[in-house]
Amino acid sequence: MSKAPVNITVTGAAGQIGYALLFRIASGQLLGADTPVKLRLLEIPQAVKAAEGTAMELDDCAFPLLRGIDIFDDAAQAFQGANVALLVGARPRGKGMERGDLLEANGGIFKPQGEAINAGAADDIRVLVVGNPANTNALIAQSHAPDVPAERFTAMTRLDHNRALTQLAKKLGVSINDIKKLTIWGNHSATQYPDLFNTEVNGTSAAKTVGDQSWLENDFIPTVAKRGAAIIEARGASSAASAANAAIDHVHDWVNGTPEGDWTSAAIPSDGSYGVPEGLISSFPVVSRGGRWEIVQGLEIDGFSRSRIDASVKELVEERDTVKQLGLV
Ligand SMILES: NC(=O)c1ccc[n+]([C@@H]2O[C@H](COP(=O)([O-])OP(=O)(O)OC[C@H]3O[C@@H](n4cnc5c(N)ncnc54)[C@H](O)[C@@H]3O)[C@@H](O)[C@H]2O)c1
Ligand SMILES: O=C(O)C[C@H](O)C(=O)O
Repeated sequence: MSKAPVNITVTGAAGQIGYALLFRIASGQLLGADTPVKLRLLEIPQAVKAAEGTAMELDDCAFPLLRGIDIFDDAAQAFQGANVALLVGARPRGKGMERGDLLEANGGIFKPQGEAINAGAADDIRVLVVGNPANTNALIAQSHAPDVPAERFTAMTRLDHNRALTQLAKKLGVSINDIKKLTIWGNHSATQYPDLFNTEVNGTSAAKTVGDQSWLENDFIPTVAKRGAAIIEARGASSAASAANAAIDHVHDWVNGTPEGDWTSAAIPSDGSYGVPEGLISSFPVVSRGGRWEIVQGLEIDGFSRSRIDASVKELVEERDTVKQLGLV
């Protein structure tokens, strides 16, 4: 018997990440080659026409798994029946905008979207926030969806994880497949901490194999943490295909599980593990089992890692306090 289609809502569908993401979802790369999908695209009214153009192209691919495309400029309708929600559309930082201004502007997007998810999404809704500042936008949406289990709201640090894998593979001249158990901690921002101390390369410690603390501190960590800015500098626009790829990886693993003997990184609501205040949406080492993210427990955190994790968590606390003051959570 053929499976029922899964409803996938994508916001910011006419944007550059949307353009890289939708074709991969429709081709079966998000949920698997045996799962039909229906796309529900949300855009602002001015961008609906562009979303319609993308929908025409999706039709023209004749994807066997794509069972429908609906386009909305109203969040309540777009999230109706959604099983998976990819919140990509966000207000970019404008000239002279402070962090608080950006958080406030995004509150105007993620508050109503959280309410719409609460009101109309399917019981098994899973939410991935990509739009920046992703962790705190996820917190805003979550706090307006009290009937949805808090753990269903996540933010994307998989792009940072993938970036770190490649930087390490290049340094050691190994393949991505040789690297296991890498972690991104904290915020999807320049304070994030890409941690190699528990990472294994062909079964031995990555940090020991590298054997160069200066490279770790002065090259690897800043290269990964500032990669988004470097892409903007080089491309004149922020990362799009790699961000879409990471969103596919995140949801695919959440639904289908992570491989045995490895973990990945995702920003999920803290349960207080590793001293991260409960409720903050912070990146952790995670595995997915039975369709749920679980934080990998019992990792040794040395003094260097502790101070880096604390710095990123401090920034998340400040962002949370700002949106609290603005009445957004
Ligand atoms: N977490 C990550 O790793 C990561 C990586 C790359 C980019 N990003 C972020 O993803 C976001 C999208 O990036 P992009 O390059 O696609 O931007 P973009 O400007 O090309 O597209 C954004 C789209 O969102 C739409 N939009 C704005 N407000 C909306 C709303 N209320 N509802 C629905 N749609 C709305 C816009 O009309 C636009 O089409 C940005 O915030 C960017 O900073 C995050
Ligand atoms: O859009 C940005 O600011 C950068 C983006 O979050 C990225 O990591 O590529």
